Amino acid sequence: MVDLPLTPLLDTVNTPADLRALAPEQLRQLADELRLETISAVGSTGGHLGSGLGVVELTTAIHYVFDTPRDRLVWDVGHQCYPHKILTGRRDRIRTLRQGGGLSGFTKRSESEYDPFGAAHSSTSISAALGFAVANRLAGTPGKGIAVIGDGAMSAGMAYEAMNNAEQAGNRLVVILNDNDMSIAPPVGGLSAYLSRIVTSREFLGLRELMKKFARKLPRPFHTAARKTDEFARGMTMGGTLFEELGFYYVGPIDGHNLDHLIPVLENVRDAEEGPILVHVVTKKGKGYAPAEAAADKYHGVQKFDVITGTQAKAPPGPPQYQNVFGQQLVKEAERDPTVCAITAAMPSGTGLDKFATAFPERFFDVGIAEQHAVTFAAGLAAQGMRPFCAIYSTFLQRAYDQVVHDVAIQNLPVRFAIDRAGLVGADGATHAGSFDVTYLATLPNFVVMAAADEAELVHMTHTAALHDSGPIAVRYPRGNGVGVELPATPERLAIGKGRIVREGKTVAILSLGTRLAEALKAADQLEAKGLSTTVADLRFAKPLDEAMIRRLLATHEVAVTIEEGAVGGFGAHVLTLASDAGLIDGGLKLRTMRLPDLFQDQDKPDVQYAEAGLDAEHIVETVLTALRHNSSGVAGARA
Ligand SMILES: Cc1ncc(C[n+]2csc(CCOP(=O)(O)OP(=O)(O)O)c2C)c(N)n1
Ligand SMILES: CC(=O)[C@@H](O)[C@H](O)COP(=O)(O)O
Ligand SMILES: [Mg+2]
Repeated sequence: MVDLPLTPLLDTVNTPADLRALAPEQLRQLADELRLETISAVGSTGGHLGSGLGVVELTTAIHYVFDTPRDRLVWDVGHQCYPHKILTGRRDRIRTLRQGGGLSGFTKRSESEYDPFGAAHSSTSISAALGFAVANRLAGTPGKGIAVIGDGAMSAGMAYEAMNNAEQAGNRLVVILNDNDMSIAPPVGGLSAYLSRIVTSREFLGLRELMKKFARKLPRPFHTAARKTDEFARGMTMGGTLFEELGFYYVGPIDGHNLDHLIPVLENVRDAEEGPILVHVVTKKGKGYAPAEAAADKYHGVQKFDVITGTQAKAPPGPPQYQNVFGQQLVKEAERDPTVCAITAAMPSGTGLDKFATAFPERFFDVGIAEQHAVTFAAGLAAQGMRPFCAIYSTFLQRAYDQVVHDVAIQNLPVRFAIDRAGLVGADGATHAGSFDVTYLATLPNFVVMAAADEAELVHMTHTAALHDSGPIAVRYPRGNGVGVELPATPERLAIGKGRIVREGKTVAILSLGTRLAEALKAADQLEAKGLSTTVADLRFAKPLDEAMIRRLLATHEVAVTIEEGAVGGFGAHVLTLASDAGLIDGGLKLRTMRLPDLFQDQDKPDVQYAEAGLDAEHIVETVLTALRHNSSGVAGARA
């Protein structure tokens, strides 16, 4: 462990009240120490670094000027909240970040009164801050709603819905736009260009100020002309017009690392009669840490690293990541078929589409953090004869559910959904778990829903999806690395709705969907050792089900268990419905479904999470044995 410089001031600050006891001229040192502590902590835990380094001064200034927690501070996405957590009584736990039983990597209400609103999905902060502001107004109690939202998060429609509604808050709402000209990847779209114009036109703004000062010296009759000139100049500089048209007072752009600018501006904002106010702050993602500043991704998400060199811990060589298996296969599909195109919502590398972007830039679309738009954009592409792959993490696809139903499923448009991070995701915790996509997709008419059991299956399913033109189709797969099977040289077009028997037995049937297959095979070994002959089937499709296979397995085995990396209402529910409709459980079959528990699981290692969820080999064996002991009177029998 490297000894970092002492932090004499930070050691005296446990809460913002301690911070506010400091003199303004001490804040520079405090911020420097806070930056060092953030680097040191994330070096030992891994996590999100670049965005937090970019808001060290802003975090310091906000807690110094505003009366938190009475003023409700809402971070957007929340991945930049580590300095905030250090200043709000959690420095002692900051090295438990994103670990089982430790601090969440995002803001979380149950963690602290300084986290009035949980985050992790982007672009929610203005709506939430507005809620706090209006509630205070209605109650006649003091306290502002303060939203800190990044330029990336500002590319989502929800931010505009909130700003469109903000006038009612008056000066109780403050929006701080943290503009570091980065999302996870470089930002995209018209908004990013607009913000850049504002920031680069700062010189023009300087000229504008000069003109205003000069105009004030003119005799009154000239003031109208001067105002008109200023309006013209403002139009030229676009100095926040967009936000002003939405009813905000626009302040900025200001240097988000200069406390001498931040403190007085935020004090004026705090004391302003007018509102709502949007403060446009310009920062640098990764600020103050050379390896982060130099990195293309500004160390957005990092493994543990050596704080001296910035060298990240390398994962041991192993099977390829699912995201890359998908990305590489999609490139092959696009080489074969010029109508194949790809859409991401601001996550080109996480979805593996960065490879596609390089190979086919004209058929690659990064739409920004705009999942709803991504889905309906894909529907439009499909309606016009393209074969779009919409690659969105399971949890983020939740944001576009109505578009999936209304624009894709009802119209039966052949949009392909590549659903990464399906199932439990580990360190990102409950907000990022991909628990619900089978439940929310397999219930939709027209949809085909596949789950890859390993990386070879993902190749086949990507190919199958590329060729599937008769309606919407989705393939889900987990975060991380494959299981180590060989990738097929030639992808197979799977028969829709057909599963595969992986291991033949007689007494117990395990019907697996997705990557629980590995645990199902381990459980089969343990059951065979107990004299229980076990069939293991990979159903491949949650919709349509392989009815013939399911009917056969349920009719010929004593115990049948379904298992999936999803919540109730998914694959197991559909098998239960089939069994019930077909009278397959009338004859004494013992049928059990194994799925995620009815709760939001906090962060931990994925294997620990799945054991907690009861979805590992040990729990499969236990479920089978308990079912066998269970006799028709509902009392657990003596059978071992
Ligand atoms: C709805 C949603 N989609 C995608 C993401 C993934 N994501 C996390 S942070 C981020 C970029 C945010 O950019 P910005 O708001 O500018 O913050 P910065 O990292 O630059 O500080 C994205 C796309 C998310 N958290 N929520
Ligand atoms: C903050 C955020 O939402 C993303 O950075 C997310 O944490 C990425 O997840 P992966 O690490 O699984 O790509
Ligand atoms: Mg940004």
